[in-house]
Amino acid sequence: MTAVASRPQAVNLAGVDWTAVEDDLNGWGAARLPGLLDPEACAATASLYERSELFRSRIVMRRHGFGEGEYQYFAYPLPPLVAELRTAAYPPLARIANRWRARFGEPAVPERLDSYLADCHAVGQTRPTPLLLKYEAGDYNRLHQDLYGALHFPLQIAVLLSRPGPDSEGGDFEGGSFVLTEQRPRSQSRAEVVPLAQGDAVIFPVRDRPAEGQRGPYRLTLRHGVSRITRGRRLTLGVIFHDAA
Ligand SMILES: O=C(O)CCC(=O)C(=O)O
Ligand SMILES: [Fe+2]
Repeated sequence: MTAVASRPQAVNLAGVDWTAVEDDLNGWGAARLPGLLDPEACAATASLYERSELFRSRIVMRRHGFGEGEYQYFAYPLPPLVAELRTAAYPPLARIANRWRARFGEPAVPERLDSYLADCHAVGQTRPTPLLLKYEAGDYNRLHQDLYGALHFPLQIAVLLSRPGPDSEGGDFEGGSFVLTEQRPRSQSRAEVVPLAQGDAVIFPVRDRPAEGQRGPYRLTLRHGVSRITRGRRLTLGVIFHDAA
C-alpha cells in the first residue's frame, strides 16, 4: 500500500463552500480550492508518475502538437486518492452542471459518478481519463479542451502537486501558470491566470459555460493551458469525469 492509499482523509473536500465555487464559475469561469491536498499527499501522488504499471498510456506532448512535456493517463483501478477525489467531487459539480444544462433545456447528468460512467461506457467511452502531467524547464501546455468522445462532463479539476517559487524559498519550479481563455461568440478572448500554491485545485469548464444574453443564455467557449515553466519541474493531477472513447 502506498502512503496515499493509507490516508483516506487526504482529499480535503469537507470544508468546500460549493455556493462560492458556483459563484466563481459563473462570475469568471474558474474556482480555486485552496489546500485540497496536503503536501504529503501531493508528494505521494507526484511520486506515482514513476510507476508505469499504474498507467494505460504515456503521451509525449510534442508528438501531437500539444506543447512540450508529457503526461500519463491512469489505468483502472485508479489509485485510491484519485478515485476518492473523482467520486467525492462529482456530486456537487453535477449539481452545478445540471443548473447550467437546465438553462439550455438539456437533460440532467446523473447525480453519481458510477451512473455517469455507465452512460459513458454505454457509448463506448470506457478508458479512464484522470492523468498526471509533468513539465520541465522550457515546457508548456497549449490551450486546449479535454474532449474524448460524444459525452463530456461540463467541469474538470486540476491539482498543482509541486511547489511554485524560487529555489531559495524551497520552490520546485518557476513560471508555469495555469491559464484559461474565454471567448464570446464572434468576439475576442479574455485570459485569466489562476495562481495556485502546492495542493491547490482549480475547477473549470471543459468546453463552455453559460452566460445570460438579451435573448436568453448563450455559450462562452473556454480553453485551458499552462505557460512556460522557466525553472525546475511541475507536476499536476488532472481529474476529468468523462471516460474516453
Ligand atoms: O498542468 C496543468 O495545470 C493543466 C493540466 C491539464 O491540462 C488538465 O488537467 O487537463
Ligand atoms: Fe487539460
